[in-house]
Amino acid sequence: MNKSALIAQIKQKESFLCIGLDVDLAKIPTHLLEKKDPIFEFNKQLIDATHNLAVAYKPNIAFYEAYGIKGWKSLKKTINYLNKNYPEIFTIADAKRGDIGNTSTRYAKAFFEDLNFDSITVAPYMGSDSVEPFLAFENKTTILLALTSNKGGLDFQGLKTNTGALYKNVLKTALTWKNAQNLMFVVGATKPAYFAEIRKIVPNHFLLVPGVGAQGGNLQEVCNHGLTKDCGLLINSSRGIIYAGNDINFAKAAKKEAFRLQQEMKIILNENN
Ligand SMILES: O=C(O)c1cc(=O)[nH]c(=O)n1[C@@H]1O[C@H](COP(=O)(O)O)[C@@H](O)[C@H]1O
Repeated sequence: MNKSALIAQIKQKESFLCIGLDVDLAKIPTHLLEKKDPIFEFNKQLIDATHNLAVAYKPNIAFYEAYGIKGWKSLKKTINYLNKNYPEIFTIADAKRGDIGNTSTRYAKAFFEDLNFDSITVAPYMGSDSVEPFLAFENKTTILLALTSNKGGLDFQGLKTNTGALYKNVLKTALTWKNAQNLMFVVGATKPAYFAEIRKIVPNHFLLVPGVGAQGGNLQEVCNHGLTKDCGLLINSSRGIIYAGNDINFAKAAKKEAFRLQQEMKIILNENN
């Protein structure tokens, strides 16, 4: 999916919500455990209930890998279900990959070709030749970690260098890489004070912003300095939405929480116009 299709979807749905599908069998409603594929059943009901309110879904791959082959099958069924039934949705494989070029190409093939995700999260630590193999894929997006939401995110990302904090160097350097137009960046919602500075470096790129909901990030604070004329933000909430309810009506509870966020987003988008 290209950027203009994503922007059109944001306008149409008046939403820039991304729902994280971080499925933990210990947390899903117990009645689903009797199903043949509880993870897929959980995702399918969530997606059917919320697809009008969200523009993106982000399965975090760790939650599937943790269940071995069964988990990978549930992941494949989930992405196939999204692509077949809701092709307008932007899909993110939250895999945080990145390795020597030869290996990165195989990661890119796995997530862009075999699984057919629109995008993947990638770590910048190994530099240009570890990220450019992802960027080489046409119509696919590489979402580079810049300033992450966790407390330890600043351990390295905040290190001061002669040319500014390390995360700023990541942003500036990534813009010089081949096919940099295919980049988005991860910036945590828990660090709203950094958005103004970040927008000086990347005024137009989309930012994937996790950390609203369970991690306590605030939507309005992120938007104050994060929004661009095209919106430029995808705000992710995982646990805050998918575990909003824990019984037979879990999908309704998830929809209610997604709706609450979408309504806030609608007001923000209208004010931004
Ligand atoms: O790349 C990510 O999505 C990510 C980056 C980051 O800085 N912080 C962060 O929480 N995430 C992911 O975003 C999701 C947040 O989940 P919740 O805290 O449950 O909303 C998890 O899948 C995290 O792995």
